[in-house]
Amino acid sequence: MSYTNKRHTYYEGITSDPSSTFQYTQRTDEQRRKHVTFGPYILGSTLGEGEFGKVKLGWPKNFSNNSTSAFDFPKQVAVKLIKRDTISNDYKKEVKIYREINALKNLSHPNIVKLEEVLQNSRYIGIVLEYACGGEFYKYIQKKRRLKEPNACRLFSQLISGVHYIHSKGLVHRDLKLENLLLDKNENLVITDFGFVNEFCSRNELMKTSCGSPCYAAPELVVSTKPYEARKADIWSCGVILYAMLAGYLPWDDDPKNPEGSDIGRLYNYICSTPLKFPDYILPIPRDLLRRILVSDPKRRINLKQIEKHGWLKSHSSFLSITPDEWDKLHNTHSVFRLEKPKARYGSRPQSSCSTSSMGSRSDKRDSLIIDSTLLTFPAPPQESQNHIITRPTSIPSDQRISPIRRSNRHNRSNSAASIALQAVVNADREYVLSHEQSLPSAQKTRQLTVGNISPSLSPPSVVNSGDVMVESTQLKRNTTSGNNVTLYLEKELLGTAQTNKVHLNNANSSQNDQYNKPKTQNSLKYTKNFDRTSSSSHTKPRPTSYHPGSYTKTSYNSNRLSIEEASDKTKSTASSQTLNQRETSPFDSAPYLAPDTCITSCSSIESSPKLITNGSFSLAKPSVDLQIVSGDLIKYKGDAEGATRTYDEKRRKSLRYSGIFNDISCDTVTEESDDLKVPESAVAQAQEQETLDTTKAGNANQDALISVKTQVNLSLERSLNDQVNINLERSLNETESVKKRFSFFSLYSYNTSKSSLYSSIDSKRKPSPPSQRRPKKDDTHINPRTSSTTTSNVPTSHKLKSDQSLQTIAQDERIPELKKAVRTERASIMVSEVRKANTDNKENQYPEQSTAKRVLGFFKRRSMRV
Ligand SMILES: Nc1ncnc2c1ncn2[C@@H]1O[C@H](COP(=O)(O)OP(=O)(O)OP(=O)(O)O)[C@@H](O)[C@H]1O
Repeated sequence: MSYTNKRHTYYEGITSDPSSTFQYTQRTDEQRRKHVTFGPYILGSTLGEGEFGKVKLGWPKNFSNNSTSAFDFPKQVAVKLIKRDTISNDYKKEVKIYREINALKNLSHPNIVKLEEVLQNSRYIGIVLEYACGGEFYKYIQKKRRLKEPNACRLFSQLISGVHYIHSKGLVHRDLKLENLLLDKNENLVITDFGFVNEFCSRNELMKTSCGSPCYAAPELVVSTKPYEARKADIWSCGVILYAMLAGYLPWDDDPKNPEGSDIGRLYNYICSTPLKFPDYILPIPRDLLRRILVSDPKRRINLKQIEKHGWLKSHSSFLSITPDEWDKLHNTHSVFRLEKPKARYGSRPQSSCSTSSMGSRSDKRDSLIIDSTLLTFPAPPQESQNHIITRPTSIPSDQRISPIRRSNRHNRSNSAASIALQAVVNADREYVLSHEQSLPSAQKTRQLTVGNISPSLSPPSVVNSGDVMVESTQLKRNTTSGNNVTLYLEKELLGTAQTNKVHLNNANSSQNDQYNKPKTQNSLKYTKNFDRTSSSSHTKPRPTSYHPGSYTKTSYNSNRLSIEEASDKTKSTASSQTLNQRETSPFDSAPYLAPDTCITSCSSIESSPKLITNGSFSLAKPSVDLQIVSGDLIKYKGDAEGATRTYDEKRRKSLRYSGIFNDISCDTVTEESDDLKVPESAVAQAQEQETLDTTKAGNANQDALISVKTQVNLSLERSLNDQVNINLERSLNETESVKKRFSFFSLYSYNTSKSSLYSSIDSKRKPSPPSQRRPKKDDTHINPRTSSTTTSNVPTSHKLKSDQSLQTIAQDERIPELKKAVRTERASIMVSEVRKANTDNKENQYPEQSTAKRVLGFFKRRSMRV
């Protein structure tokens, strides 16, 4: 049923046409009304843009209704939307599309993009492909500047395996280049874009149409009008790709006279007269392989079997030894490993169909070729080599791809203590989530994801841009066909133009091979027409066709130039080129040059696609309350939490910290001093008695006696201070134990939401003591640290009583008022110094470590000690 509203105006002018087939999946659901759909798929963000239009992320719209488990994710696809209008008048484009569809239909290899189905309506053809979430391969190299040898070796093995498989099916790709390689979630290579694919037959495998991109095109395609050996052309392209992987830039890309490569004739001259050069960091064995691949004469060029046996790929020989037949068998037996079938989810979706005869014809679109969407997720290949990780999913379906960007943000596990501690946090959180999940009703479980298994979500696109594609979905019939009833278009139609599109070198001297020596022609630039895929103005997506090392800058455009090490290469290359043999120095060991694109538009990343809302998932974001603050509060109001280490020194340190905190606060806050600091009265009485005796014995004190008394006062003051603080500390530690039990592991992450978290306990302790517990002001003796004069006191009661008693006794002797004053001053100075010392220690000890990892470690340490 059609649904019209204002939104239709966003999509290319389709408005109130009641026959509009633009549909929404569930009109009752307000959110889902915003979905743009194409057949059984909801369309999300734009993944990229190609010659024919946009490629959109998609997922089945009926997924949420049928999902039954927490690990049931929507299968994401890439929907290549091709406007019928754009191809109806362009026969070549039409041919390309059907080549691609028919080729993909017959290919099932883990390193070749999988065709899910083809859908069409009156306006669009949608090629539904497996979603390669790892992004474009050239960006991957760009990010890494160049690949390390083991990684390059692994990926090149996958490329060779995929190309071998294509060739084994009697097809050639003819447009192998970095831009047509994608990555899956495990950073495995995925060959895509089969628009130039063609058949070859064993008796005459020569082809006559030059296609592909100049930088990757084999010399025989560029400089010769003769039919070429198509498979060898693919091998050449693989060599250029390997060079780019290892070097970080394309070969023959450093002509100083033609840095931009805008002069094609000059460029070809340069390429043909310049031998292949290598940067230092490419080691001899891969160099050897490259020298065998990038041979201008296709007859002398190494073939795929020889490549597979080359020493550099030895570590991947087991993977490379899987024959195409074995891949097919794996595919055929795949039903054994089948994941939940989309059929069940799609329910009553429109059936897929694709018409060859009705391309551009809206009336006749059903009586046509049907590309049935029965291809299944490909199984994992045999795990001979650990490096070929094309794993069958365990908990998450393989089609739920996670960007390598995200992967790069993953915590890098190491054996460091901090790593272990942080990992423990993650693990504990995961346990928590799992246990929490178990307690949830099953309905809630279905959408709950565990930490670390987060996947893009079903949530609708938040914003639908006006530039997005308007998609109609029609009721399409599903007809299954078994045969390949699409005729692959022959090369005839293209042959005529191809003949004129060959590039003829204008420098005969540069060539050492007569076969390829061509006279200079007036129309040498015509070759660009031949590569209209890359140069066509209709092709809106810029391509990184040049990675000239010298032009690498930090700008977005130049960031496509991968290399940074060419300076030394240039100087060294001259010498190294002298040593190349005749074959290597052949002018045809070169690839033509295409002017670099002026900008690179990055396609929409998965981050910008609809996000999964992980219901009940646990956030590992930094807690809103800092650990330092938490521990500081604990110390301040409830004693030190580090009570497990109860050595005397530790207690003393803590006692100093304790007193220091009081000192940090203004002197008035002494009124908040807890009763913990009160000294038992018996102790006070004893102290008083002792003081009285001492002072009585002193009689009419002389100066010596007074000094003696003063010393005693000081000593007793210090001793009682320490003892009392220790007693109080012990008591507060015991109390803290109970508080600490609430200091849950997870409370670190739930402060914002949990009322029962640490805040509540702390806040209750922050409240000032009730007035009944407050000491009368008249008993308070304040210390003014600046003047050391005794005004009020934050000294424990026992000290005050003792010292006051002594002083009173001494003060009775009117003959020594100055001594009395001296004693008081001394006492104050002792206290001040004590407090200052404690304050200093406290500052040092309270927040000794600043980094999050260290704080987490500290937390665990304390926790384990308590346990
Ligand atoms: N299966 C896929 N998974 C993820 N992204 C894809 C997929 N297919 C295509 N894309 C993205 O869409 C972009 C354009 O796709 P594609 O190259 O197939 O279109 P095209 O019309 O054939 O373009 P061209 O022929 O000029 O290369 C790709 O560069 C890539 O970023």
